[in-house]
Amino acid sequence: MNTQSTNTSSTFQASYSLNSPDEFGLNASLNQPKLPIRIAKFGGTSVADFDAMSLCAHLILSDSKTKLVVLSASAGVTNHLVKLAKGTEGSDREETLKTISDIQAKILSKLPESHRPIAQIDAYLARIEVLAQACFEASCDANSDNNQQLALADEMVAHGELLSTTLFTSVMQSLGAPAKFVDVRSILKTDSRYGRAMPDINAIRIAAQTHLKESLGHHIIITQGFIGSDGDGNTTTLGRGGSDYSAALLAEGLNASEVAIWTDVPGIYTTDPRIAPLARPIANISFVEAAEMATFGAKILHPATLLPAVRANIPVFIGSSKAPEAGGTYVNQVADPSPLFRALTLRREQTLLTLHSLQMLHARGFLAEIFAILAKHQISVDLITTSEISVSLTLDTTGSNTTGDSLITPALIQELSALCRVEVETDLTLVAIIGNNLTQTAGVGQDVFDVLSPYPIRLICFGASSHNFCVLVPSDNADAIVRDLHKRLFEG
Ligand SMILES: Nc1ncnc2c1ncn2[C@@H]1O[C@H](COP(=O)(O)OP(=O)(O)O)[C@@H](O)[C@H]1O
Ligand SMILES: N[C@@H](CC(=O)OP(=O)(O)O)C(=O)O
Repeated sequence: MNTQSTNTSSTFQASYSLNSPDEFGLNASLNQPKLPIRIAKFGGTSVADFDAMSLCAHLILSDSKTKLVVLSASAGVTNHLVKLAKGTEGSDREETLKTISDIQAKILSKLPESHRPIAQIDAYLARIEVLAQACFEASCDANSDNNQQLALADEMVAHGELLSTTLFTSVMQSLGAPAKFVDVRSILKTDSRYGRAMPDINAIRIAAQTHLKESLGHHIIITQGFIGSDGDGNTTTLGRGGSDYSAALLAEGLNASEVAIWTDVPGIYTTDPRIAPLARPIANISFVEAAEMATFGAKILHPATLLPAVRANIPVFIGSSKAPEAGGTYVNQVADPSPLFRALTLRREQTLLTLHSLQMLHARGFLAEIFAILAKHQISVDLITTSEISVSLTLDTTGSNTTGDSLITPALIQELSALCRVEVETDLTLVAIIGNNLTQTAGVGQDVFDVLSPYPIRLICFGASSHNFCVLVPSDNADAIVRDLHKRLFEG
């Protein structure tokens, strides 16, 4: 076997490199006129407290096109709920419950008395407490059904969004707006893969057209991101950061004309501005480039967000709810300009699996066996490099589950070990250079390798896509590498 490397996120990329999404028969509504509404999604920092919520409310009221609002949980609340879902007891549980309750109480106290949804908030808090006990008991029970535990966890974490949307509806109503709370679980239908559910696009379209469209004429609908429900009505979640994806799915279901993602930065930058202070905002970017950025770790967008947007050709705007006047980024099918180097991303906490086997030498079917095992464990491979007797691969974390459980389980290792020697390396970060025509342009390698020369590199992937060049590096070096690459490629 020759040494080779490739990047197996191609299925994902294929969805973005379409000339026409109709080729895939994915969107019957593509040729229908768009519904002239904007769907606005506000992330956790935008609804962190009363003042942040008020800014969002005024932003919505200043734009008559915004008719549907999708919210995340107030900043930090999902993390607290995930902690409870994993099973806590005693003072640890009490403190976490109190922290969640205090966040709600502070917002409630700033609402006019006549607009405080106290009974509903108390009911959610009481349910969180009951679920915390159930999650704890399930975590102690060696015979507990794993799927049942995940279902409990989803019901638990969904409360973050239920709380924030209840409070935000009141904030809007207190300003005289015709805001209406909608429980998205009746619309955002999914399969039953708790913690990383797959949306049922047709069911969502039918439910959105039947239950939402009519209301949009009279109300500003406030609903939850991140959560949905399966065929039995059980609560599901789309994986961490999934509210962006929810907004895009609802936009697709309604055939809306635009999605606006309001966050804490004025658009997509050339890299995370927290890492490289000289990162600069990008005014226009293509679906393909933005999808590559999201897939390879740019936290600003959930990796699947652009799938519905591409299928239905819905432009996505990204801006700051704290500084809307600062503008933002438009994501469209085509972007002008289309630079060689567009952005840098990081995806932390990567695990590298290296499989060694003499059987691989001149053999056929070894990788097929490995991939079959990975598929059985519902894992898709991300990056892969091979040599004569070994294969190294990273796992695709795109659909990582809500409670953040590792994809690499003892059962997986055991099955792989029956075929080969398995080495697991952690503390790695994937740095991706996102751009255009990277594989057709001379000199790309020199720019990148000049910068990388002082650092150890664990794996390189380049060639499968003309939009990315990926290197896996020790996590300790990752930020410095991104800063150095940014200086060389973007600050010249
Ligand atoms: N290329 C990038 N451009 C802008 N922000 C980025 C980028 N990569 C990572 N980020 C980070 O994403 C954060 C916003 O994402 P997130 O915290 O999920 O927002 P929200 O809570 O609004 O959903 C920013 O504060 C920024 O640090
Ligand atoms: N609240 C969920 C969903 C989400 O999308 O959040 P945010 O928009 O704040 O990234 C989470 O924390 O994962």
